[in-house]
Amino acid sequence: MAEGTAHGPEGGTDHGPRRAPGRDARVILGNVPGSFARSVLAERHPALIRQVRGAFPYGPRRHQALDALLEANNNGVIEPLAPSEPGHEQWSVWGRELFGRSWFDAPFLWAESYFYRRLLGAVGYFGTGPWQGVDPFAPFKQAELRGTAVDEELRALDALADVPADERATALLRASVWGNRADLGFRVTEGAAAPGAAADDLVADDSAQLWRLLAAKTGSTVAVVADNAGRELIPDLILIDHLLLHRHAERIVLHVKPYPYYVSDAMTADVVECLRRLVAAPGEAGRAGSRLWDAMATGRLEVRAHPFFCAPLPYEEMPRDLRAEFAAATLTILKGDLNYRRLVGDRMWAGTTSFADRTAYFPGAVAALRTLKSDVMVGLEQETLDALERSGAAWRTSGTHALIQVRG
Ligand SMILES: O=P(O)(O)OC[C@@]1(O)O[C@H](CO)[C@@H](O)[C@@H]1O
Repeated sequence: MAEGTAHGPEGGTDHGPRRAPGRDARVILGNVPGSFARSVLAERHPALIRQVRGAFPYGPRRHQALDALLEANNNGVIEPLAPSEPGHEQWSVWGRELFGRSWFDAPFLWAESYFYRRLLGAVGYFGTGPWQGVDPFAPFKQAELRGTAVDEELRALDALADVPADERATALLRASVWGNRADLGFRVTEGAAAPGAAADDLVADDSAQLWRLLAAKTGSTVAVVADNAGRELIPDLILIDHLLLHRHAERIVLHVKPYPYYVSDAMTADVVECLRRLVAAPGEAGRAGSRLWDAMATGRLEVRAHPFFCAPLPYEEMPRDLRAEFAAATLTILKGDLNYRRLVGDRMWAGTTSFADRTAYFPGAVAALRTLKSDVMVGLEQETLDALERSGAAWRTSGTHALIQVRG
């Protein structure tokens, strides 16, 4: 399937021009029949409401609020937050042109972000009652972190102990990339490729440039913008330990979400859970956990939770303080699909659009580590794109492919 034709590689119906070059590429909306974005709003969000409802013994008020959110999501229009709700003013600005429209007609990125904000409101996360601060996704995160798959992944680190440093570095970087496939939101609805079902394929691999940027420099700070907790954050932390241990960075700032988001996104509490899991593990994993614990104490590893990470905005609109932080970093590593969408813009870009051009606004060197779980794609070689399109597979959205893209 050639770029820009009406029928998508995932067998979608007539979408109009799917991808266009330059800044005019179409913003992804949820209203295109057969599109991935539409399936998230129409299937994944209702399934998520069902799962959260089933995971807690909520009382009638919470059930009513969840019913109302489900009805609004399926058939209603986007309503502003009540004036008493935290974030009311901010969301009034962000949603100014969208209130009164169907959720499906809003930009996909905006609609998803607002859905999570509304879900947290429905379960009383921001209220003053007993459910205040209770992460509605915690049961799923905990089940994953306690699972035997994590034990196996941690044990596998022992086998890396004696391999040459550069091989170990490659393996740890890859583990962090593929860790992004373990995304609980991605597995809410049936049909999503289960972790482990991937054709271990990197569609772009700028890892040599990444290691060059990370070549030992005194006093360097690396920013890591985390994505999911649990099975993604564990390999991210192991990679962070490697970077600190081998002085690829003097200091690392790990950016997490300030509140629960996109089902399994990491918050400070999730970092703590992962560190506890590591420290309690035998062998290499335990040693890495202890070093990371110490690094937190000495300030070599620092966790931040800036509100911008839960904003429905692209990184191009990041606030000045965050811009200054990223500008001061040797490299900013952005994990995951959502960060990628926010980095390059949530649009139907032509797949060969230059990654360097799309990220030229970013205040410093930037690397994206992501498995492909949405339609957004830039920076591919024409040959690679052609081969992927010819495959007829749902390569853009199924998590079977991944990338390491870097702009120095
Ligand atoms: O950022 P992550 O965790 O890699 O991916 C999040 C994600 O799977 O969730 C959305 C669907 O809910 C997708 O658009 C997006 O790709």
